[in-house]
Amino acid sequence: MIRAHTAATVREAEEPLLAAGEPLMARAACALTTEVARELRARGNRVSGSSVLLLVGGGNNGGDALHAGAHLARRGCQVRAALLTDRPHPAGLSAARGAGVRLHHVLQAEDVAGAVLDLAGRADVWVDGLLGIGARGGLREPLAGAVAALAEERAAWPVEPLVLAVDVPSGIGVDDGTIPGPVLPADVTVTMGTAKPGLLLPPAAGLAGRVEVVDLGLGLDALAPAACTLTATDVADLLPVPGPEDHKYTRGVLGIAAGSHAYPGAAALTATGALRTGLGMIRYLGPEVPTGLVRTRHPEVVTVPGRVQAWVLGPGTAPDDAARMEELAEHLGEAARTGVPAALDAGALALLHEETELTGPAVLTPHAGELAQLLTARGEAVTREEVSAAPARHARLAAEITGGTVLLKGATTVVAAPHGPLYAQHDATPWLATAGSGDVLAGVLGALLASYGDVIADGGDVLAGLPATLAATAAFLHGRAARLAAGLPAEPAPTAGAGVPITATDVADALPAALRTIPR
Ligand SMILES: NC(=O)C1=CN([C@@H]2O[C@H](COP(=O)(O)OP(=O)(O)OC[C@H]3O[C@@H](n4cnc5c(N)ncnc54)[C@H](O)[C@@H]3O)[C@@H](O)[C@H]2O)[C@H](O)CC1
Ligand SMILES: [K+]
Repeated sequence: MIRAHTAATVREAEEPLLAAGEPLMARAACALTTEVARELRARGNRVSGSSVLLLVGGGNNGGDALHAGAHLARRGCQVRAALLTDRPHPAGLSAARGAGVRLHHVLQAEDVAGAVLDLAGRADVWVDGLLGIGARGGLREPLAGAVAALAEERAAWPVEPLVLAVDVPSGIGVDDGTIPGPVLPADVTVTMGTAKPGLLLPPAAGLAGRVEVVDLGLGLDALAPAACTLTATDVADLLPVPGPEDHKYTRGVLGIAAGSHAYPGAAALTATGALRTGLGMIRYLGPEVPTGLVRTRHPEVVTVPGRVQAWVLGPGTAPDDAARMEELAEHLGEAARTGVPAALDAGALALLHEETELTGPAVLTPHAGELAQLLTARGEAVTREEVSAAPARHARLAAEITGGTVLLKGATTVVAAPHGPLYAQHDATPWLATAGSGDVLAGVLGALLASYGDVIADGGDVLAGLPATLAATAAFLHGRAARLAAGLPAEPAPTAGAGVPITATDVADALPAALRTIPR
């Protein structure tokens, strides 16, 4: 699990160490130096003789950059420092000066951005030490103008420089992953002590490049993270493996109320997603046409009512289908009465547009537009674009308003419960943006909720966070299945090819292959 902590938590953890004289900045600077050298060699460049530009802000982030610049100068790099502050870190400045770093007081230039661009044009490496966890809002001038010019210039260059961000790419929302102003996208972010939520949460996470965490001995492992990302090892611990005493009822029975005359296929895709993930049995309840389709595709699915350990409600249904909405509302009421978890997708989300309080464990699976509709219906008028610009904040808000867990679908899936860590899962591929993939995801989620349904129903507050963990697990499996179906490696890799077009059925059919990549 990749665990991220807020700026305030990091500061609190740093304090006693700094007070005890721990050389945190020295450790940070060494880690930065090592990473720059590693990246230069990986690009076939010699360290000695390479040119490095330090972008230096007025705080300790700039201090890290200046100390690293001094180390690089001593290793033979040509190092220049663009001082975008009139109060550079004193010890860092002295170390840089002593090592022969060329200092440029660019604030004195008439055109600050032009002066920075001129220096940048001569550098193989840009070290972004403008702003770290001391950021207050988006970058202010003149840093904003300089960074916007660098970001634009870099994209236009035939051979892009290596951009290495100190702690975080300057100007991102460190705790919420927003992009409140100009940011210089990084190839590598060397983050101090622990990952920050803004390095996991979209859209800022997309600007961080590869994230390397430097161990500063902050001792945060025992602390619940503010945000996290599940890895294959975490998922392995969550996937149920049946034993000799198990039978279909102990493995979990999932009720699926999905599909309609207008969208019968969603019922089959949801059932396929659940079956390929693994569970005891499915009870499908729906209109005649989708029922016939489900029976044909999956003769093992039962189509009569009975006890279930979880529900999937809504794929392939529309809010204007009043009769279907009535049926979904009854199933939701039954889930609440029995305390079993319910996944609410598509049309079922409209059940929450009223002031209904979810009384049982539920996981909502909206995309940004559906979340904007739900929040607006509940009095928080927002647009799809506003949700996409701050997905974590809006997912958490919807979780607090409805009492449910929100799995917000997108290039990166964000999961938020009313309390507890946020999850950010980057496992998917853009090929997943195809009709029906959400139905398959609902089935994957339903199978996991059914497997743990009795535990969740009996677990009370102790297991209040389990639906969120299972939702993140579902996103992990769904994204990995899509990658394998598209001919991409299970683990996202920058060197991977483009992949090939896939269908929702391909994704569902690739779930067993995705499960086989999990080290169990
Ligand atoms: N504490 C330590 O010894 C270590 C810290 N680490 C590094 O230090 C930074 C955090 O440093 P801090 O001085 O608290 O803040 P910053 O350097 O991030 O920035 C403060 C600096 O920036 C100005 N500023 C704030 N908001 C904005 C804005 N929106 N636009 C422009 N300028 C802004 C503010 O006025 C200050 O001048 C941390 O990230 C680490 O990199 C070490 O790594 C570990 C030891
Ligand atoms: K930075």
